[in-house]
Parts: sequence; C-alpha cells; structure tokens
Amino acid sequence: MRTIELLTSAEMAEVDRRAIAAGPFDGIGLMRNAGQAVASLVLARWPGAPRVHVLAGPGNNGGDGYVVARLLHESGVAVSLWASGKPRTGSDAALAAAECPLPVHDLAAFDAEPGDLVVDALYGAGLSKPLVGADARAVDKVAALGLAVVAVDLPSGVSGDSGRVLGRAFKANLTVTFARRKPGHLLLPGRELCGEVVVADIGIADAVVASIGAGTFANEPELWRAALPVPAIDTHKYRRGHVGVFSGGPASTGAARLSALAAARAGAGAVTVLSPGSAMQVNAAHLTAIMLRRTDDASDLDAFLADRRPSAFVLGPGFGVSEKLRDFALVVMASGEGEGPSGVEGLVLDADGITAFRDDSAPLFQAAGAANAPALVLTPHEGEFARLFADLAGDETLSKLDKARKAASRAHGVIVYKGPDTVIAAPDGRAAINANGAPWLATAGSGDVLGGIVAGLLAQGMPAFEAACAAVWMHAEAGARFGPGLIAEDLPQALAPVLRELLGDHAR
Ligand SMILES: NC(=O)C1=CN([C@@H]2O[C@H](COP(=O)(O)OP(=O)(O)OC[C@H]3O[C@@H](n4cnc5c(N)ncnc54)[C@H](O)[C@@H]3O)[C@@H](O)[C@H]2O)[C@@H](O)CC1
Ligand SMILES: Nc1ncnc2c1ncn2[C@@H]1O[C@H](COP(=O)(O)OP(=O)(O)O)[C@@H](O)[C@H]1O
Ligand SMILES: [K+]
Repeated sequence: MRTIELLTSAEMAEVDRRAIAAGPFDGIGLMRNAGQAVASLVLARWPGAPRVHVLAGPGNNGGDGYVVARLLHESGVAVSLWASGKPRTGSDAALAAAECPLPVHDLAAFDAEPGDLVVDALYGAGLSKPLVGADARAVDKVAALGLAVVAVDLPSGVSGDSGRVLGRAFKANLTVTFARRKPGHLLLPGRELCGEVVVADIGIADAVVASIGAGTFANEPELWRAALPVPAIDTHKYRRGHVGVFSGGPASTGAARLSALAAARAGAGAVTVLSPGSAMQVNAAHLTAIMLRRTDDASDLDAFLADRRPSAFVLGPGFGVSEKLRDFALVVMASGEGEGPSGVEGLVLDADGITAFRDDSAPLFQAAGAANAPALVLTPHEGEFARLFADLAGDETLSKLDKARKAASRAHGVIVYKGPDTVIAAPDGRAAINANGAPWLATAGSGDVLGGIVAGLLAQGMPAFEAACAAVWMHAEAGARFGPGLIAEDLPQALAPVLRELLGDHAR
C-alpha cells in the first residue's frame, strides 16, 4: 500500500478518530492490526533473529509494541520486552499491555547481544520532546551493538511533521507506518533514519483519509502524470510552447544554454536564447536547434514578446545580479494573458534571478499576485532561500515544508526549495516532498537544467504547481539513473527515456 498523501501527526490523529467513528475497528482493533502488520514483517524479514527486543513507550506507539511482542511470542520467537513508562489506565495501550503475557523489564536495564533484532515502539506520532535518560541510553546501546531496528510508525526521536531529530533517534533498517506516510518519512534527516518505509493497511478506508483533505504529498508521478503535456497529432512547433531563456554576458552564457536545452527536451516546441549583444558571438557558436535573439533592454524584450509570442521564460542562471534583471522580470510578469499582447504562462526565476530581489521583493511578489499574471516559479537552494526569505529561513520552529509553504503564500508563486529533499509549495497551500534524487545531482549547472525543465512544461500549458513537481521528479530521476560521472550537460539527454516511460502509450 503506497498512496501519495502525507499526513501530519494532527491529521493522522483526526484520521484515527474518524476511522474509529466509522468502524468497523475501534482503537484497540486498529492497534491490533498495526501490531500484526509489524510482527508479520519481522517474521518475514528476520526469520533467524536469535532474540527480538521490543521497546515499548507509554503511549499508543508502545501499545503497538505490546501487540508485536505478544504475536512474536505466540509465533515461537524469543522476545524480551522493555518498557519506558507505563500506559495510561483505560487507554488502548493499557489494553494491549494487559493482553501481553510476557514479563516487562525496565528499559533502564536494557541489554542485548550482537545479532539480536530491536522493535522500536517507544514514540511515534506523539513525540513531543527530546529522548533523554533510559530512552537515549537505549538508542546509544543499540547503535553501539550494531543491532538491526524495525521502527513502529517512525524511528523514535524523529518528528513525523518535520523529519527533525529531537535529541537522539534510532536509525532503522525498516519503518512500518500505518495508513499513509508522514512528512518526516521524506524530509531529511528523517528519511535517512527510517530505512525502508512500508505503509501497512490497518483497516482505515481511503475515504476516511480523503475526508481530511490533506494538502501534502509525496512527489510521485501519480500527483501530476495526468497533467503532463502530450502533443496533439496536428500540432506545430509554436503550439508546443516557446521558451525564452535570458543569457548572461560573454563570460557566463553556459547556464542559459543548459536551461534552454532542458526546456527543449521537456517538450517545448521552440526555445530562444535572449542574449546581450556582447554575447551573441559566443552563444551563436554553441547553439543549433535553439534559436538566438539579441535582447539588450526592455524594449528589445517587448519586441520579442510581441513578435514571437513566447509562453514561458527562464531568468537568472548566469545572468548577473543587476537592475536589468529586475526590469526584465517585471516586464515578463506584466505580460500575462489579457494584459500584455502575448499571454505568457510563466516565469522561472533561479539563481541570480532570486538574489536580485533580496532587498526589495515587493514589486515582484505584487506583480505575481495580480489578476492574469503569468505564474511565478522560484527555485532557490538553501542559500538563495535565505536571501529572499531571511525571517522564514531563520525560524527554528518551522520545518522545510512550513518554510516553503509560507514563502509560496508570500510570493504568490510556486516555491521549489531545492536540496536532497526538495519541497515544492503552491500559494494555494498544496505542497509536495521529493525523494527520488541522488547526490550525483549536486553538480554545477544541475539547477539551471531544472529551471529549463520547469519552463518547458509551463510553456506547454501545464499548471505551475504540477509543472514544478513533474520537473523536480524528472530531473531527479534522470540524474539518479545516470549515476556516477553525471555532469549537468548529461541531464537534458537523460530526460528522454524518463519522459518516454511517464508518457506510456502517449509516447508512440
Ligand atoms: N488508535 C490509534 O490512534 C492508533 C495509533 N497508533 C499508534 O499510536 C501512535 C501515536 O500514539 P500517541 O499519540 O499515544 O503517541 P506516542 O505513543 O508517540 O507518545 C506517547 C506519549 O509519550 C510522551 N512523550 C512523547 N515524547 C516523549 C519523550 N521524548 N520522552 C518521554 N515521553 C515522551 C507524550 O506525553 C506522548 O503523548 C502512532 O505513532 C502509532 O504507532 C496505531 O496503533 C494505529 C492506531
Ligand atoms: N544530495 C543531493 N541529492 C539529490 N539532489 C540534490 C542533492 N544536492 C543537490 N541536488 C539537486 O541538484 C540541483 C542543484 O541545483 P543548484 O543548487 O541550483 O545548483 P547549480 O546552481 O550549480 O545549478 C537541485 O535540483 C537540487 O535539488
Ligand atoms: K517508534
């Protein structure tokens, strides 16, 4: 079971409540199902473990642990049960503990042998403070002995909402969560600490999950595949969208060409590099399918908008932080459908395009909020994000997901907050977390390619949030599949097989 909604701890608690109200399972029924799912996976994956140590906390996560301990014991496994705190009288966890015939040892005395397996059921969605005392010592001991860990719901110490570690956390080989994944399973460092994540069906109906209206998703093709542009049989190149990419001066033109190639590979029918006169020669020497047009100032840009009806732009890569950049961005943002002559769908601002607005972002954000404005997509890495949204970046109480959402709402644009756990957020509150990348993508120019893919999809009429999500996934997939030796020049070409698979029958 693997569906794409991600539930915060508050949303998951509400899902539990609604599921219990809807039946057929009550709280202890769901807990028995959860424990059964974990026990089955332990038996299937670690059939030879000499001993399984179940660590049970005071809440419902511990309740799941008592169920696991009982079921493994009934299956003939040697089980030691260690408790941190006691379940509250009358709780589901207290019922589960009462059903478990095994002796309960104090976690403070926890000990194990190399080769044993640990089931971590200390804290899950209810984690509210750092692990200390016997809990923290157990984490250290398990790490020192190198024991394999199966985490129930989340590795204890990892926040399900932010992926952050509170004090200390287990590093699991396998994490079994229930109904849906949580943001902390995808955000770093949580994702690293979870190991493999299995989502177990514990009898909560999809309709109950849907009733919550969750706005956070794993960035997987299911989220946007239906919105991917497919060329009609009678199309022509300009109907497939025309992307304009602004080039920097003679010594910094490569970034724009990377974006341009990527936009073309993403399916834009035509791509034009808009170059200052001083860089025409060097650009001309390197472009073949991509067109070239001299663009020195806003009036040149106006003429391009009027003559060539471009549908999306990339501005920033290699451009230089300048007043000219700000002018170009604001001209493009004023050329949306109904206002300007051309009906521009979107502007992707990356790199210098973000930095240029660090001290005065209001005109940009205001333009993006105007009726009929082109969609604004900002693609900051961590450093660029901090330049444009210093207050959000420095707020320790916010997760990466929260920061991207707040930034999107402020900018009236889609934020692609890049990194190994890229978060894509829309001004309407939707957000997605990406997890299919690989460190090979951390190479100069990789971000320029991403900006070009976003623009290529925007130009074909794909809505901005979906275009950004699809671009991030395709970029990550292409890079991860290429693997060692990847340089940014390889990425546009590596997109082709990824697109072919995504389009399925439409690729013929
Ligand atoms: N009926 C249900 O609602 C279901 C709940 N499930 C399990 O229930 C879990 C959530 O249960 P709870 O809400 O009881 O929360 P937890 O069991 O995660 O935490 C229990 C309590 O421990 C205390 N605590 C938190 N962090 C601590 C720390 N670092 N040191 C000491 N004490 C700490 C808090 O007071 C918290 O309320 C899920 O993760 C899942 O495993 C599953 O059994 C499925 C059904
Ligand atoms: N460790 C990583 N794992 C997966 N993706 C990564 C990692 N590091 C960087 N990336 C991705 O690589 C791209 C780098 O973009 P950026 O930082 O703008 O680089 P550049 O400016 O050199 O093009 C982003 O899409 C980012 O999400
Ligand atoms: K846990």
